[in-house]
Amino acid sequence: MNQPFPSRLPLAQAPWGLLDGLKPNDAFFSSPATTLLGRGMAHQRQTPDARPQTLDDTARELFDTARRQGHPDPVIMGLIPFDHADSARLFIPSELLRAAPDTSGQRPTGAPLETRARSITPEPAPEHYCHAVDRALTLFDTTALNKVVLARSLRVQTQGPVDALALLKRLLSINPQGYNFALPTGNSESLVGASPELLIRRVGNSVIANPLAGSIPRHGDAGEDQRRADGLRVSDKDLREHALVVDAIVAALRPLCRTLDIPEGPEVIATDRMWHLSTTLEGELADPSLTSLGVAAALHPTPAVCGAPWQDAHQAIKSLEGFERGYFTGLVGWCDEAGDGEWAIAIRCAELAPEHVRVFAGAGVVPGSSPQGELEETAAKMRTMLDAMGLDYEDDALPVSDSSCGSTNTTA
Ligand SMILES: C=C(O[C@@H]1C=C(C(=O)O)C=C[C@H]1O)C(=O)O
Repeated sequence: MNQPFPSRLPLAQAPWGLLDGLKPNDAFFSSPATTLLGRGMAHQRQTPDARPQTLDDTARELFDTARRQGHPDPVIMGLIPFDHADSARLFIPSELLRAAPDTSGQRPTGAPLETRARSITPEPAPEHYCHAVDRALTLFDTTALNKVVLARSLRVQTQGPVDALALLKRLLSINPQGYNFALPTGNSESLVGASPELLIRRVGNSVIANPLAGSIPRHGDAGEDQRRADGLRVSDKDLREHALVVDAIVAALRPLCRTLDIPEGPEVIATDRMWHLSTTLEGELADPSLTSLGVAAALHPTPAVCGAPWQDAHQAIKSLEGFERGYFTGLVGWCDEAGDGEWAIAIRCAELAPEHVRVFAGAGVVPGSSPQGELEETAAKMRTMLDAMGLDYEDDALPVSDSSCGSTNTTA
């Protein structure tokens, strides 16, 4: 699963050793297989939309331009939005440093941050989120919809900017096995996160996808924590939710692959705050010229972040969610000229701006979901970023009179 990439670039000694050189406009991406620090931007493109053809054309044009201008080993890094109609940001760093996976078992030390918040505003309000889940539940009876992922966010007005470097170090120390990233999004803003989910890794002909879906928050008491993991493993609702995602990814990958290994059932994996059902799919590409970006674009967005069927879910998100996701639930990653690369799902992340940060989380709604359950799940998912920033905030325990949470379905 964590097969390292063949090294074409200078290797630093430890993955997090690269972090010390991080500057405001640099791009950082680390996975269990590689760590990249892109310094400066030699070439960048803000695409008109994020359709597969647009991404492919832009990548080709970027590589051509970089080569023509004498770049010795161009690698694209970038951010792809959730919505195909929105703009992606692809760039080739002037200089790229790469570190091999850490084999020492050591963790980087990341001191706790003490972010000071002037205000924390949920967008949408928790009770509106619960109403949206209620309304999604009614759509299962009246439309073709089988699953929809509904998200919410917290807008935190901060006293001064959050230090992206300190935050990344903290995330790496909490989440050394995940996909940690900090990528500039323009206007002195960045997207920083610690995603547990790999959409696709391509190394030569081999591709690996690791969808997650079906989740439960972890618990401070070890016995209860284990009971939750054991419950998730056999939860009919979560297994159905997971199967929908695996089936969609298999359907999209099969035509692209010569072989595809599909495990019989999911495993349970842990992050700092969540248990997730997880499946690792491994295949061999039929067409070796298909790049990691091309495969990612063919799969995105999966029902892990959108729903099923795709069109009904997309429409439900647009009408129920009430905010623009931007890069949240999009993709972050990289692709080199040989087509190798990795694209992780942009979740467990925050937008960092000079005076505010915005934290996001979503949860899959399927028949059998409850508004309160999804509210708690999204609150627990947001804790990864809130904890890392040192922000104390809970909004998952609403007084019953203030919310639709805990109530049965209302009409749409
Ligand atoms: C949308 C998020 O997570 C996604 C939804 C999951 C679920 O509903 O079980 C699990 C992992 C992710 O695919 C998020 O973390 O914000």
